[in-house]
Amino acid sequence: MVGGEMKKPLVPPGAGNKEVTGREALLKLLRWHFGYAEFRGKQLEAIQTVMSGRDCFCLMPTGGGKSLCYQIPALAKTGIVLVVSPLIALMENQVAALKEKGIAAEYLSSTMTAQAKNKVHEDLATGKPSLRLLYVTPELLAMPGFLTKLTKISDKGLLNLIAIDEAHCISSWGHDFRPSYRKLSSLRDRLPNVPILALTATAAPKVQRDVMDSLNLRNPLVLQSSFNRPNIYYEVRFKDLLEHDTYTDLSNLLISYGDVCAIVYCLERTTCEELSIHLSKSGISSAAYHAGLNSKLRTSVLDDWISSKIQVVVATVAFGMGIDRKDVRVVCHINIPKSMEGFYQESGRAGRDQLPARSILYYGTEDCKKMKYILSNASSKGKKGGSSEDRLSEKSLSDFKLMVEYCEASGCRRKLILECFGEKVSPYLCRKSCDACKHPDMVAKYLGELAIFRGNQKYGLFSVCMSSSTKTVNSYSEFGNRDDEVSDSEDDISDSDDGDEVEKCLANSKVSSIMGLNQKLDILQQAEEKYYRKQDSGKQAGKADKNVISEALRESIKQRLRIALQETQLRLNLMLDLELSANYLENECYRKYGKAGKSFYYSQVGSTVRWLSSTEKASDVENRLSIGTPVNNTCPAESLAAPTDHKSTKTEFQTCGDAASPNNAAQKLPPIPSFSEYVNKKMTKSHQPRDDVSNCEGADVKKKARLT
Ligand SMILES: Nc1ncnc2c1ncn2[C@@H]1O[C@H](COP(=O)(O)OP(=O)(O)OP(=O)(O)O)[C@@H](O)[C@H]1O
Ligand SMILES: [Mg+2]
Repeated sequence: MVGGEMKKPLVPPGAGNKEVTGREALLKLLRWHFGYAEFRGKQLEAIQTVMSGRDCFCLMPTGGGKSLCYQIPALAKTGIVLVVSPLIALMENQVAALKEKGIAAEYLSSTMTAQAKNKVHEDLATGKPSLRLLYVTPELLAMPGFLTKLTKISDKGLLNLIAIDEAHCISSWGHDFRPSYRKLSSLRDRLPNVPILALTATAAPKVQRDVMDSLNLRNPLVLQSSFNRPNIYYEVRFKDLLEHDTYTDLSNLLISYGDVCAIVYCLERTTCEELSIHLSKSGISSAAYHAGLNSKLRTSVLDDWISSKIQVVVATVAFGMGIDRKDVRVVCHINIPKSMEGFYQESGRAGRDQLPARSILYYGTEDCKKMKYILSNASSKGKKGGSSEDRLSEKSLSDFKLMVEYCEASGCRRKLILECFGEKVSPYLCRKSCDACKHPDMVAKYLGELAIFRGNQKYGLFSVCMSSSTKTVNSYSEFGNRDDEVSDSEDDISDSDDGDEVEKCLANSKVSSIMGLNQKLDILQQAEEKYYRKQDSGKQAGKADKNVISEALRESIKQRLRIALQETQLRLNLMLDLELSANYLENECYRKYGKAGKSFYYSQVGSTVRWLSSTEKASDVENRLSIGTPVNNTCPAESLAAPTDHKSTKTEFQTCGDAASPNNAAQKLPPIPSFSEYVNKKMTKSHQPRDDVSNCEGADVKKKARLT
């Protein structure tokens, strides 16, 4: 038996071991295994729908009880339920809880020992598994061998259901897009007879449609509960008008609530650190949590918080899905979030026990400008419109505008949230459970003061956000729409890597035109040094190299290049085979830097994207790609998978235009500008030469100097 020791029989006494679909029998299972008296909301409907073989799309608020919608079917019928989940931490928690209840559940992930994995695979290979619930990552599902196993089980009629948890991750319109979820689109074709249950707490109609289309759901029953969270009180505090600074205001507030459990969300990692220190000094037990901490530290913060050793976690959005502490009384946003969807999810982590809880958002003019700046620059130039990146950028800005409206509205905040998700709201719904309904005069007074404050500063309401900030944006923020954030393995995909993140920021954003050159170079330098520190410490600890480039990462990069090529195609009026061209360019990067590791590979991808976005002649692009696209339509680099001559050991962050293959050199390829060349070109244009980065050799020497 794979699923751990059984504490009680799988079926309640008298139920027999046959399929149960009637209300009473299902209720018996609920009481027997979970100890709950009744089904909540639309749980029963969802369960009966999927058990009848029909697809179902289940939209329930955070903490609404979505998990039971696939856990009960797993207990009601012989065979297994496959659950796709985006985070290993999430799978671990659920499997541990199920095992404790004596339910045969397992997960498969890279964090398990080979022995534990084999045990699960052996069980599956029997074609008649003893498991009831198997949790997997989307990456694993995409592997042909695994799908073959599932097909065998399905052919025997023993794969009862595929549940896609956090299904919004499949949509690039959503706030939490995970490229790896895209791979789930093929499930329907591969396992046509298995019903699919998609579950999410994301309420945006556009995302919902995208989820259903992407998963090829067949005539699904759409079950949507109200997204109202009646036990959460919503409040906005205006940073510009506070008597004290924000940190002091927050610590006073938390102290006034007593020793409560709280999450404080910040945009930047440095803010997490600073604020956590401030709170600790004020006598509030707290710790910072963000993707810049190593996973051991993050796990220990999470454990301490779950076990109430600390009360407050000060975190970036890396503290996300799967955080299952029910008695969170306060969720505070110290900076304005980038979208209502994100805000709803994050604030929704309060009061999962249905008891009164609070959402507090600190709203400030500077934050607003900064977020607007980040969002405007996180995508392409957006001048021409039409490309998918432009559309994403426009969407980000309109999503953010809703968030600003939430902060600057004088009407009910609850109503505004729910209307954003397309719900019709009665004026009596709130019952004074937001500051605007409870203290309308005070909120109106603050808004008046805010207008005066901005008037003094020559700002208008909202338009303040539309004026551009000249401030440098700290690239260590995790405001993340993760379409740029490549999930590179089946590991916890909230993990990210400082060096990588910096490069991604530089490669993907157009911050370059505004951010100071020195600052950019400093960031590159930091990333490079961090890379070497990591290499060293990795070697010392004898650990596996986390810098390895996985297939999943390569796929994400191809996607990234496809988008860039599409934009180039539009801009230069070209006809390209996007798929083939992206494959070729990716292969070129991989061939060159595959062995050197992720950091250099990212850097090369960044150079390629920059080249694509700055190349002015269509013939340059055509030349480059026609050289790379042989007549037989296979990508030449595929036959050159492993580089033998590794110039990449030069280890600079840029390529020196000596790129690709001897072939390329012979045919005088237009060179890909290195980062320094790119910077240099800009500088020449603005008549500000800089000696130290003016050529590759210079950068190389600089690097060597740093390493000695
Ligand atoms: N019928 C029920 N009666 C009482 N409690 C329930 C019932 N169904 C679920 N719960 C409890 O509600 C809590 C939230 O459930 P669950 O984690 O499944 O929510 P969720 O909808 O998946 O939320 P999220 O979107 O945050 O993942 C859990 O503690 C769960 O045990
Ligand atoms: Mg859930």
